[in-house]
Amino acid sequence: MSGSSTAAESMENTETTETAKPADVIGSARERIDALDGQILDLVRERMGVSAAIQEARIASGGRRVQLSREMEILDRYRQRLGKPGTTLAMTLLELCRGRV
Ligand SMILES: C=C(O[C@@H]1C=C(C(=O)O)C=C[C@H]1O)C(=O)O
Repeated sequence: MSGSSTAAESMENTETTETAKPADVIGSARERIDALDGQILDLVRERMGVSAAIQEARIASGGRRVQLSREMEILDRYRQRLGKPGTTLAMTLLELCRGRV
């Protein structure tokens, strides 16, 4: 083999050495998804704690656990950002935070 290579050969070499393999792309993207899911789950648990504090304060002062007008605002926010599945996600979050109505 000679020491020099054509432009086409060096392009090929660059591609084989620098293009990530699909399995590597998927592996590192899944690591990122796992990290994001960890943060989302921590945030959901934090939300549950904050929501519980509000509900307890309201019940202790003679109010009700659930306030539908506030829940409507939250459902609307999620629907605006995520469309119809956003409403489903918000309903699940609300159920986690205040139980079933
Ligand atoms: C936390 C509250 O109490 C309940 C729980 C809510 C929530 O988790 O976001 C919203 C409305 C209420 O049904 C609140 O009124 O803000």
